[in-house]
Amino acid sequence: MGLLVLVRHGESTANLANVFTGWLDVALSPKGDEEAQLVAEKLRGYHFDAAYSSTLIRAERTLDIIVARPAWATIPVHHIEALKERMYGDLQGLNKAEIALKYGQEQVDIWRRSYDVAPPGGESLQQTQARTVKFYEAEIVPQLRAGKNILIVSHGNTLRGLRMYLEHLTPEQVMALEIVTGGVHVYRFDAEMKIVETRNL
Ligand SMILES: O=C(O)[C@@H](CO)OP(=O)(O)O
Repeated sequence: MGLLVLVRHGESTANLANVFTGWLDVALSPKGDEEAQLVAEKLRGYHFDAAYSSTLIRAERTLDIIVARPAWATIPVHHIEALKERMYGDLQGLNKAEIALKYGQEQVDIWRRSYDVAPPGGESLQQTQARTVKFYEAEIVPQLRAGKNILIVSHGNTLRGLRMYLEHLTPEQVMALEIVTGGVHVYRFDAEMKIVETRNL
């Protein structure tokens, strides 16, 4: 039945600089370009019926690199606002280590990894998850039910929220869920949308 492949974009220039990114529209770093190429290699042999990314450059570029492979040249590609990274509010553009020195590591960990505490002026993971899951249920689930294979390139926190939803993780479990840049996670569903296989590539 339907296959869902979730990919985090390759390393961005802000990831490299250890800066809170959120909706800042930064490019991939050279390593991020390489990670996207590696994702394309890992997915060799997979068939996709549609591909999605957020509207942020780092996700669009990662998807562009993947679908540049001749095997995927004709896949319909969609760029979706709801797949944008968590809005990081006042923290966007600030250095994560400097903010930890100023507010303490414990507070920064809560802003970065808790489920329901929003960073100042930004979205909590719960809010990010709500918009991501709404899109997923409306646009992706019907295709998976129809047996289609779907590729989604998105971001660390949108994917943490989506994976929490798909895997029924608790808020405590999602605190510990880290997704690396260029990380690839595959789900296979049965006709009732039960997960029958998951794997990291
Ligand atoms: O800065 C961000 O937008 C995200 C992803 O890079 O960071 P964090 O891991 O702190 O949620």
